Amino acid sequence: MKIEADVNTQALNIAPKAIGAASGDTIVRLADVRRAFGETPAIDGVSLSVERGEILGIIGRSGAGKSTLIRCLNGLESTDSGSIQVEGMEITALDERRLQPVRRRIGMIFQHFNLLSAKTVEDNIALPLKIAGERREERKKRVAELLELVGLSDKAKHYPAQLSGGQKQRVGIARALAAKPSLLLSDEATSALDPETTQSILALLKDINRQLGLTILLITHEMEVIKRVADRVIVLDRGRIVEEGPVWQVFANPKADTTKSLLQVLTPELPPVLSHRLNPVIGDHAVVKVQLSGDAARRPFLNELPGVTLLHGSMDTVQGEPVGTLFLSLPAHDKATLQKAVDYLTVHGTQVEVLGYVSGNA
Ligand SMILES: Nc1ncnc2c1ncn2[C@@H]1O[C@H](COP(=O)(O)OP(=O)(O)OP(=O)(O)O)[C@@H](O)[C@H]1O
Repeated sequence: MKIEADVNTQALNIAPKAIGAASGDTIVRLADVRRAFGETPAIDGVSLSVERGEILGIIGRSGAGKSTLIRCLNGLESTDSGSIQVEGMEITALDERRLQPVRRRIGMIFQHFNLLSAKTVEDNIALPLKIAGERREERKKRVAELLELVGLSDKAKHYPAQLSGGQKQRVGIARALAAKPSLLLSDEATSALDPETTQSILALLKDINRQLGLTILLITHEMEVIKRVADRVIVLDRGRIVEEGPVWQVFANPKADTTKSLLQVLTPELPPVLSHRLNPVIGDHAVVKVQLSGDAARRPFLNELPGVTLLHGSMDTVQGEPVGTLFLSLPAHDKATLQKAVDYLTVHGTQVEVLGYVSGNA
């Protein structure tokens, strides 16, 4: 479902004045944060920043330290050392009372929605406003705006049990935005949803980011989620950052083993029917894996390779940039011609790997 882009950004007034003296446009800054549980370092020297208006994705396998990082960020977990600043305010030394206003600046959405089952949709959304002491009329007005934003105006009087998973998450998003946060933390918010619903929730998050300029920190274990919405990605492994960068660049050229392995589900592989036939000894054809992205993927190149056959592969668009992996067959009886083709591909900015050779037709 496409989310309509007709949000009244003035009325919603997301991200008003900050609580501290934020440095530049950095909403969150972590410097060398450490947190261990016994001998286990859950967070092992993490430094990162979240810039205003961006969608930063943090990805890692189970146990990488994602939940601990989120809990440290909103003060639910203490740190052993390091600094955490939210809108310029150091939060690691704050007591519970002084953490409250900081937490109000951070809206959260969860995998299992965390809605109150005995309250209606509108009462769930109004709850943070009630806690903040907003007047009834103000609450009503804002809840109506938020319901419209998430496309649930007709469900105001429904109870969570009467909603689908995607609708529940929309309520979760509306509630998270109620107190006008400067940062939305999304903790595996689509992990319990089917692929289609996941897409609609991610589209909603992207729309909210674009239209309201809301900063989003998105925790996930799925590269697909990162691909769809994030501007920048940080890969976490055993409490450490092993890779970070603009999403399309990390997709085009992953360096860390963890990133490569997380990307595997999205990367085409040579079908077994072909890989079983590969021989290390030179044969009639070389089977070549070509990874290309950005400008290299925009130029015509197949026509420059005599006798080339496209065997398998796919091209995708990540953040508007072409990124893909192709498997080609190149004539190999003449070693010099093959080398010339490989050199040509390399010079044209693709990553080329000769996987092996086949006899007869590939
Ligand atoms: N309260 C705790 N007591 C002991 N160990 C903990 C505690 N919380 C986390 N850990 C350990 O810290 C490490 C990081 O855990 P964390 O839950 O932050 O990872 P995660 O990336 O969120 O994993 P998942 O995706 O499975 O939720 C793990 O080794 C975990 O066992």
